[in-house]
Amino acid sequence: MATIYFGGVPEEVVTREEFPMEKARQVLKDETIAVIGYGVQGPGQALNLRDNGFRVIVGQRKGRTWDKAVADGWVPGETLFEIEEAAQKGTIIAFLLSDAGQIALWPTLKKYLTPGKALYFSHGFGITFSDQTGIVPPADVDVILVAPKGSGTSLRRLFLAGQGINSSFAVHQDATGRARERALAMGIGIGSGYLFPTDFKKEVYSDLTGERGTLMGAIQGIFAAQYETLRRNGHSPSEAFNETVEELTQSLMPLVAENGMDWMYANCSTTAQRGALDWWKRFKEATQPVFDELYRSVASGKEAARAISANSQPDYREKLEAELKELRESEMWQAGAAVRKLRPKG
Ligand SMILES: NC(=O)c1ccc[n+]([C@@H]2O[C@H](COP(=O)([O-])OP(=O)(O)OC[C@H]3O[C@@H](n4cnc5c(N)ncnc54)[C@H](O)[C@@H]3O)[C@@H](O)[C@H]2O)c1
Ligand SMILES: CC(C)(O)[C@@H](O)C(=O)O
Ligand SMILES: [Mg+2]
Ligand SMILES: [Mg+2]
Repeated sequence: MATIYFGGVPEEVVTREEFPMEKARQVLKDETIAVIGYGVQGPGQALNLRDNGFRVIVGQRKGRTWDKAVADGWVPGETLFEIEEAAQKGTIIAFLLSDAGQIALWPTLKKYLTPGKALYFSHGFGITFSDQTGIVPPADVDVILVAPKGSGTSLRRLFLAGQGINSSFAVHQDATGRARERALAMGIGIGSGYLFPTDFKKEVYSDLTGERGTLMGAIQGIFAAQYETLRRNGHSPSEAFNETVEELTQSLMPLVAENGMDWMYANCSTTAQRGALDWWKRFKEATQPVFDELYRSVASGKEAARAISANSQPDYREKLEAELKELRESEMWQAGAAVRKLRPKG
């Protein structure tokens, strides 16, 4: 572990230098990693592991996603199997079904968790909310987690670009004495940047807060509110969209990613600086109670209950599609589609 200071606070993290790919391969040299589920994280992790030289098989039910796995080069009967067969063959079982799917499949999967195997998650959901999910692994298997802090799509794209996504890691149960090194080897194998320690509960609490908050929920809410204010005051869709979304994603956020918010501020006009420095605290005050309420809702298990009940319904995909359609067809995101087409191509 390397001690790195984050904003003055020391943390023990694991870097690629400390735990190189060669070491990860050595730790997992006798293992077969069965990636169960080929949705978003499944392909990203399975393909990165395969390309990094690990023994990987995919378990997926037949259908559209099975065909996607075949198109990605997984070979039926050799590296692609029905879920139960893959679970039986795997020594590390990467449980990468949707969180609701994990509940449905658990009674089947647990039969294949024989002593010494590792059950691997990319989310603390199933274990932390075990009173709602029923997921309680047997005592003689390792239970480990590596949670990439980004989409499976980005995990793969950044891997192909020679970069990586940071991930958290955790051990819930160490039956073999090897749980930690298995988790770290998986983390390096899937192409993580640096790995920071967490536990299953902290992982799921922070993850659910983040995606409901600044990563997805809050950002869309703030975009929609500003867009509406501009439109109500007579601004065109083009002006409202550029001033709300396009400039942020195309111009300013890349500067924040590169060198931080202060540097982005420093590279705008003094007029913008004055206004932003005055107003950010107002927005913080206005939203702090909402974030606190969100965290309480996560910690009480209410968000998990809602996700489980909504996503376990047989028609959840149709309902989801209707809600996504509403977003897609809103004037703001229709304006966005037009703006994206006009982006200069170089
Ligand atoms: N999506 C991401 O980028 C992301 C990022 C970090 C962590 N995670 C975590 O990784 C895990 C996998 O998430 P995901 O978004 O890749 O999942 P997903 O929603 O894409 O589903 C994965 C697979 O599960 C299958 N599935 C769903 N229900 C099933 C059932 N009842 N029986 C059999 N198969 C079923 C689907 O066909 C799909 O192939 C989750 O724990 C999630 O929280 C996801
Ligand atoms: C990619 C996210 C939002 O970080 C992940 O947590 C998810 O659930 O898909
Ligand atoms: Mg999440
Ligand atoms: Mg996340």
